[in-house]
Amino acid sequence: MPAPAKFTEFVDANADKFIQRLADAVAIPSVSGEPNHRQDVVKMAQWLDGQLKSLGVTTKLVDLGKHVMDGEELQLPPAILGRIGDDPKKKTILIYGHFDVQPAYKSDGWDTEPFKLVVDQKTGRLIGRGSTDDKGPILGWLNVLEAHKALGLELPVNLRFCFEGMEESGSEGLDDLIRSETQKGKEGWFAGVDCVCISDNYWLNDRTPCLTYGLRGLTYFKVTVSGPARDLHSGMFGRAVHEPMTDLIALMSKLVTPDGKILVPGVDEMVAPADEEEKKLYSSLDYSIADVEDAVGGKIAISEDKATVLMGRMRNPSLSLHGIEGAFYGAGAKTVIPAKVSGKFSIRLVPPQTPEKVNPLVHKYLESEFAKLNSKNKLEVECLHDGKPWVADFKHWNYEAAIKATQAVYKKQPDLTREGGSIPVTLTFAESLGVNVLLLPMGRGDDGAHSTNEKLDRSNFIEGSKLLGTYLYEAAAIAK
Ligand SMILES: C[C@H](N)C(=O)N[C@@H](Cc1c[nH]cn1)C(=O)O
Ligand SMILES: [Zn+2]
Ligand SMILES: [Zn+2]
Repeated sequence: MPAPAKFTEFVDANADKFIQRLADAVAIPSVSGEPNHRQDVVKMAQWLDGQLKSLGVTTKLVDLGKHVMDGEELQLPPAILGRIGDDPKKKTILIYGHFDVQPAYKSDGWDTEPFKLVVDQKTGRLIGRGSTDDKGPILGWLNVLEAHKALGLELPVNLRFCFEGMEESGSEGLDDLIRSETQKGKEGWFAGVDCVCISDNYWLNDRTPCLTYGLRGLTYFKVTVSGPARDLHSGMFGRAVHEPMTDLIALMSKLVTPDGKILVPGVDEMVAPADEEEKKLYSSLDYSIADVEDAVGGKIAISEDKATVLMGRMRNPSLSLHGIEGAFYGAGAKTVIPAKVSGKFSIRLVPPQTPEKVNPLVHKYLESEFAKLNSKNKLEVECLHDGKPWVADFKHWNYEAAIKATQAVYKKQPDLTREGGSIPVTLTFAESLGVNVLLLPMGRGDDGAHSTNEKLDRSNFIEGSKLLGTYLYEAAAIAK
């Protein structure tokens, strides 16, 4: 059942209004990973709640309790649960999204203010933090609701919503909420859900839409080396004491090779290598080495072989070094020996890896490598957050509906991909609700999620809103 023409016409006619709503959302700096922005995440929850209510959605804000971040106890932002439609003859689809964003500073290298949406008239880019990850896609669902309300059109399915404000910081509290709602059975918020749809990832390139049936898991570590009671003068104490930064760099250099091999014993080995048949799956995707190099802005692909690059991103684990807290990083040439430094790194996990299996290997390895340094400094290893990988059955009607919707809107066959990023709650939905989960991305591979100058193309926002609406019609029309 295709979406009615008046729905898609409404989306086109209201594009500028929808972009203004995206600008309003981007203007709230809802950074979950920075304690000083916690109130902004709450403000964003309230703003989104107001929008949903005005579009006819019944909502409840759920208190997720408290957590500790950087040694500070903080109130978690509320999750938003929403519902519209209760027709037993219709399917019920649960929509998930997150309204928090990654940190962003103009000084990181942004060309414009990160929390002011800039509409580049020449390129059609909507530039601002959260435009593609994940405020644009969340607003895509609001656009669908608004079109139906304004046109007096009945939604083809019942909808349930679950929006959170902590996805970029480990989705704290959300698993417990989903489990407790599921345990309530028929009284629970997710009762009767037939499938889940998440729009929170990206096409492989800038031209071919995709549907995504897998996500990598993640385990994030903080390794702290400390020794002196205070920062030291390197002229007075260099070569006289064990230096925390020297120890930390030695440890960090033993985690991964420049070509991506993970050096923590047992981690890479957990994953069986791909056979020729599996490699062909990757070779057949619409992707080239130029796509990855264009997306990152440098000729730095890890291999000239497309399948190797794609498998590195989708079906193999990876270890990335993210930063060092406590190190001198300013301009000038300060001759300091930092007293305490913390290295941050994470490992993206794929089946059959889980944090439970991988984390003990990381702890054991770092401790044994630190012992080899014969340093008198102190080592502390913490896992800050983790989540399991997820893979779905893409032969399900949920995917069939999304394929039909993509063909209708983009006149193209979508690629079937696995995503290199992580959305920890996906597996919880799949397991707790026992239903199929689909990832239906809105943005392109070069959007720069988590990076400087994050953008969503205007056409992806507008056609993507049509795609989300059309998917609901196609899902309604398919027999379960
Ligand atoms: C794919 C999704 N849009 C995303 O960006 N997820 C984050 C989740 C995360 C976990 N720790 C910090 N962020 C990601 O994959 O990095
Ligand atoms: Zn993200
Ligand atoms: Zn996201």
